[in-house]
Amino acid sequence: MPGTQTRKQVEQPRWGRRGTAGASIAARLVFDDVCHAYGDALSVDGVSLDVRPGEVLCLLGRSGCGKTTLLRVAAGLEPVLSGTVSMDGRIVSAATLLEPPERRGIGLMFQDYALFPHMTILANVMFGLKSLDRTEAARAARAALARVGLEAYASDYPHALSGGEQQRVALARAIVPRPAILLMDEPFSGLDKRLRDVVRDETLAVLKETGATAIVVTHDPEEAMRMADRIALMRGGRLVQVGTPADLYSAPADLFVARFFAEMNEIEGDVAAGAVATPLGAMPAPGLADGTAAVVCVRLQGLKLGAPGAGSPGRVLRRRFLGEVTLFEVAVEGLERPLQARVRDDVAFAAGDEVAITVDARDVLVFAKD
Ligand SMILES: Nc1ncnc2c1ncn2[C@@H]1O[C@H](COP(=O)(O)OP(=O)(O)OP(=O)(O)O)[C@@H](O)[C@H]1O
Repeated sequence: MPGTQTRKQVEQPRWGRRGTAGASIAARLVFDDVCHAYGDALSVDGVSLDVRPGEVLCLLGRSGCGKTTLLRVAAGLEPVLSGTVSMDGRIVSAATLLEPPERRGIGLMFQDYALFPHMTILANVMFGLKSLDRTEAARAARAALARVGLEAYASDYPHALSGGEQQRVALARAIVPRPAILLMDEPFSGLDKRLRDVVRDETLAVLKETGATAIVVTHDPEEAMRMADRIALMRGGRLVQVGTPADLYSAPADLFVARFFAEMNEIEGDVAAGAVATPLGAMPAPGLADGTAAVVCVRLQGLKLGAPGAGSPGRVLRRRFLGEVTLFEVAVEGLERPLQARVRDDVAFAAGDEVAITVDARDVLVFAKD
């Protein structure tokens, strides 16, 4: 019954017209050998990173690796222990310097929206515009609300809006002062998957329209790949690799990075004559000296199954239909664990069938063992 639906159940209002978000003048943000500690424990350990004007950089990593802390350092919410942070060449953080957040020209957006519950949506968006007169501030705030499609809710209070809508208000509030740099901490993690995809895509469009430099913290590699011009992957307070999504996926710096971006079959062996001998054939190990203990990684989609004969022999243990692909588990003599293969084509093999396995060389990566 439409009349009894709450605001949360009805369809989300459409986003505003693309190209109507106000433009910012983007800044360059440079971290130079930044360290930060909570008490004695280093949480950011020697991070150097040059975020270019107008780029969307995703800070990616597991829980506790220091992403939020690095973002808070950029915002001026945490001091550095050593090293510097600079914006367009101006040092804003150093061991003896901490320029406050409100003087940095940044916009902030957090996972929990952080809207003021006792203020209307319009007042929330106007909050960061204290330097403008009220008429100007209201006009700018309404324009930002229109861009996120929520102008009609200007007089409502945050509790009347769904999570996705509140996040849109938070975006409007973050962009309305036209910040040179936008810092976003897990901005979509409170949203369910379907909604998250839409809000993420629209947010990225808004970011690109404003032209602001953006750092987006996420623990989700797929989200980082969808949004980022470049990804900075962190582990234990350090940067592990910085590059485009294609760089990190195709040429991961080490086993940790490779595992982060794709599920892998891993086969251990020693390098001999420039290759690792495996039951699937010899895998070239460029850059690794003979005698190195190595791990051959084969992405799950890199294994093809065919009729016995042309390829390495195996026996299907299990098949699971996953929709777009079917996941096979295949036992191969000489391997302790069965191989996993994600197969797109509708292959007719069933548990117990003998198959031949071939490997797509583009899905093979060889690393020194950790
Ligand atoms: N206020 C604090 N006091 C003490 N230690 C803290 C504090 N905040 C974070 N830490 C610790 O610092 C390290 C880095 O935390 P941080 O929140 O930056 O990581 P993160 O990668 O953002 O993790 P998450 O995704 O879980 O937020 C962790 O070991 C964490 O336990």
